[in-house]
Amino acid sequence: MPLNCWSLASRAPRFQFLGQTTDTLRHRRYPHTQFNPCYRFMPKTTHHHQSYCSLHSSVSTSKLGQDQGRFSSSTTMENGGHYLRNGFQAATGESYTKELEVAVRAVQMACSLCQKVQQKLISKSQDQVQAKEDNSPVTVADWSVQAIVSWILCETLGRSNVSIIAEEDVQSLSKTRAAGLLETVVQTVNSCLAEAPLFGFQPPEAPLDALQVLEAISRCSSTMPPSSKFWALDPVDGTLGFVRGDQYAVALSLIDHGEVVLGVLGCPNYPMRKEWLSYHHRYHRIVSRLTPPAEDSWDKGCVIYARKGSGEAWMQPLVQEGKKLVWPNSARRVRVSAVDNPEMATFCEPVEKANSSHSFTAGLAHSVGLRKQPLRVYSMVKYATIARGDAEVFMKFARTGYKEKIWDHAAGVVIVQEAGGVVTDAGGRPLDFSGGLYLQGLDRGIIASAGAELHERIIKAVDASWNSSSLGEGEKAS
Ligand SMILES: Nc1ncnc2c1ncn2[C@@H]1O[C@H](COP(=O)(O)O)[C@@H](OP(=O)(O)O)[C@H]1O
Ligand SMILES: [Mg+2]
Repeated sequence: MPLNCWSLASRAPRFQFLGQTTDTLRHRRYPHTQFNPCYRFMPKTTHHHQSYCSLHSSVSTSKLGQDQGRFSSSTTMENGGHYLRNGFQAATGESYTKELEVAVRAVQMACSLCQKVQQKLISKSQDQVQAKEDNSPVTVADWSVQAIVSWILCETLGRSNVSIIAEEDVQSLSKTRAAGLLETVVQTVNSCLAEAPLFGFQPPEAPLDALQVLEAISRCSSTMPPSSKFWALDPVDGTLGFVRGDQYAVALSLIDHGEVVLGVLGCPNYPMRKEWLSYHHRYHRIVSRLTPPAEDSWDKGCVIYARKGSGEAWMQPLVQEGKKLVWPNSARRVRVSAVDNPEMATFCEPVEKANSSHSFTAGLAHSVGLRKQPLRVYSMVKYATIARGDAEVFMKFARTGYKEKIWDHAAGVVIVQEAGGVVTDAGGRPLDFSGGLYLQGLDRGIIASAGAELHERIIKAVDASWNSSSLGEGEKAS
């Protein structure tokens, strides 16, 4: 069981921030800079010091690459001074600094792994695609990413501080008949970990064996009740998009006492031109090949991330093969679109009508005045689309009885919110991540919008049409 951070709190020194104005300026101009001489170590008594606990305790167990001086204990002490300010919003805006950086680096690494596996899947055979019990395809990438992220988080933040809920379990992978598959996963994990220094991590001293890989995967339980602070991981969200060579995402978030405090979304196939989102990915793969990527290329793929309360969402290009991730890796800020005229707005939704009712959203779009064709995109890339300002609305209305899992939304929600957007259920309430595996008390569907006005219109339209539609009665997705 993960160690409860509160118990560490009493042992940890507590720090207070001095010089808020300077910090605000620094943070605006150099948002990724971690060291700030304006911070002083002072006793303080707010409960947000729990973030410090994990920062501090992780230092001793850190296996980050030696070149990552920012993770040394002295700079971590400085980081510890960042988060204590007035109230929750300011506090979260300044804390989880180390967790965020580790998470972004881990997701970059996972994206690199996924790209290689997807390339193989598309160019070779389908034998790396297995059927899960619910028949959704699960691949070597799902298990490998889960193993990698689990291993990295535990090694860098300290195993006792890390609790993870993630999608994949090891049952099918541990079966004797899956020996070949397990071997492939172990190989994939080890060849990815061999590149750990490129991402700022130290590789394991020896390649992981099958048991260690299974252990890393199964450490991420989706059945055990999570601790008060835990990571939610969808190793490959939009598996269908992934196996089809289309959009998918690696989604990692940190949830603390029911609040999503960090969100990181790796979108390896996000195209440089938003119009290409609506084509099958094969099309822009061909085009990308014609224009070879430059250094720090934005041609395709990105990692988007945000920290709750910061009012900022950031995007990095994917690290090019064989290149080193130099933090903050040409990150730039993303903002939601300023378009509030429905006629000019684009809404996106799942590709699969089994996952969201296309007919219901078409009716909503009509009544709200959204005139453009829906942008149908696999996975949480839809949240990235809103955060980047490439679309204005995302709607999902799953069939009655479907329980939305937290890892399918957590990262995207905080990113859209910090990029200036709004995300609620169809009743206008914030999504509730406080209940473990599933979103709690979700009212009908999920709506994310670039602006409050557009959002309000859609919610009104749902209210007006819900009862008169067949959706209120039974099956929603049709
Ligand atoms: N019947 C259903 N209704 C709604 N969502 C579903 C669903 N079955 C699966 N999903 C979720 O929808 C996700 C894919 O989202 P999208 O349809 O937007 O591409 C899946 O993630 P995975 O692919 O990670 O399993 C899965 O969690
Ligand atoms: Mg998913």
